[in-house]
Amino acid sequence: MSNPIIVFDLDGTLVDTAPDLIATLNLVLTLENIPPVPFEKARAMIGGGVRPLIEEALIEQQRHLGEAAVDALFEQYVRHYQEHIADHSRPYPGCEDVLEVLGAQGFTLAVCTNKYESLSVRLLDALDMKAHFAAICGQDTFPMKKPDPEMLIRTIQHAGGDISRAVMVGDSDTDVRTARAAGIPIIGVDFGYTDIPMAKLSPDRLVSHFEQLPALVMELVPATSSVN
Ligand SMILES: O=C(O)COP(=O)(O)O
Ligand SMILES: [Mg+2]
Repeated sequence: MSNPIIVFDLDGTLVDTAPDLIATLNLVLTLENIPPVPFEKARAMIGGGVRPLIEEALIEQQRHLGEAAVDALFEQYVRHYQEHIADHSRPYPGCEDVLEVLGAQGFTLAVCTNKYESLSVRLLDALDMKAHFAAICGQDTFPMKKPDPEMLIRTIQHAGGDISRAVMVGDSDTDVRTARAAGIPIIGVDFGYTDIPMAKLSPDRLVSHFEQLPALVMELVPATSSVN
């Protein structure tokens, strides 16, 4: 039987990436003479990947750009962001220690994010976190992205896990919907990026700090199966 698996969202769950994501957003907007989006507003727009972030920012600033202009912003965004991906982004407190503990307890760990796969790998590599994960899957890894449950199911398969012994950890409505649709329990973190408070999204368990995670994971997906 395969090891139980924990699938993590990335932005707002494992790593506090908002400072670099928003600095890049506001840099590319400013280059187009569009006013920057206030930090707190932009923070709640994170979760769908780069393009939705740019599109939401343009709506917020009431700018209607054609597709080619949005494409150009997108390209500028990715070019700058990949060079500044870990300037200020850091794992949440306790995250690295807990990943170590969970790995030692026999859990397979994976990442299922709406960030692009190459940016996700680059970020986790820059923060020296890549080795924890059996799979790092982004919005372009498969033909579908979250909240399509198939993305989560394929991430689990890719990591060699089993969906009947899996739990997801995420920060947003998208993560809760994805896990529910896949029939997988969801642990919500309350420190990430969401305009709806995580407690209101009724996850199976709610955590405010990584150190609470191992005990709650064990309630949902025990490390060793009692079934022979
Ligand atoms: O980068 C984003 O906007 C989304 O990333 P997440 O799925 O890891 O939250
Ligand atoms: Mg997230």
